[in-house]
Amino acid sequence: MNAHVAPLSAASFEAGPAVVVSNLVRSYGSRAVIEKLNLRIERGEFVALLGESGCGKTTLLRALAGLDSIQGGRIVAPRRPAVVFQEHRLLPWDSLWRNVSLGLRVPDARERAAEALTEVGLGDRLDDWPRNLSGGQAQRVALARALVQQPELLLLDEPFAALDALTRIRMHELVRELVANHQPGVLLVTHDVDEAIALADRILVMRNGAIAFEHRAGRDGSIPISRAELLGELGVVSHSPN
Ligand SMILES: Nc1ncnc2c1ncn2[C@@H]1O[C@H](COP(=O)(O)OP(=O)(O)OP(=O)(O)O)[C@@H](O)[C@H]1O
Repeated sequence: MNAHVAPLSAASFEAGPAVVVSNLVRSYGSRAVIEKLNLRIERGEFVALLGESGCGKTTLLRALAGLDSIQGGRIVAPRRPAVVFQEHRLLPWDSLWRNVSLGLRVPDARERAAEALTEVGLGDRLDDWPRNLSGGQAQRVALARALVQQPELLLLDEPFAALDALTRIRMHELVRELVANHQPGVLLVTHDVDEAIALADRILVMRNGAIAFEHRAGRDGSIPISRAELLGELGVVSHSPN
């Protein structure tokens, strides 16, 4: 357990960093929500960020996405990280392929959108409309829209929180596959400890605007901490043996 995130030296991620954050400070007025936070995510690495409500997870994600200004420190990130939020944010007046290809400046935008929609299992719905989709399907389109840009950094802000348990499990499988294929660095903000354990190469626990704990997967790919221990770090007392 570390009180501070140090730069990675892992040989398993050789493509270079997807994002490097040094001494980040983010304040609202005079109140600092993030203070001197350091973080490095490698391309192909899946990092989950846990922390109690209000500790600054979304604030960090928004800063990495370049959506908000920062008051100190440095973020070295791709110019256009892809972001998927809890709500799908599809444009209701555009077909699915147009939603997916939004912002793509290429002549074969429809083909690229078709490939991305096929990857998420919706290759037969190109000309359909967002209003005809279930919650899970809409989130799959949001993922396709993010990945069509071939991002080096993928930021996921509780993208599965509003889905039912079965759909969430299916989405976990899909996301794992998509990340393996595209190899972006991923930061997943989640409240779901099981989701973090299932998906992440590394779990960070945020507290008071900084990274309080860090857990990295071992050689077998699993995170060497129990659910109960992780809940303990989050300040939740668990009565379950696991
Ligand atoms: N636009 C804003 N203006 C002022 N304060 C804000 C603003 N956005 C967030 N905050 C404050 O910053 C702190 C961190 O908020 P943030 O949304 O990052 O937390 P979080 O960890 O993502 O919470 P949750 O898990 O509940 O989504 C909170 O105290 C919140 O009230």
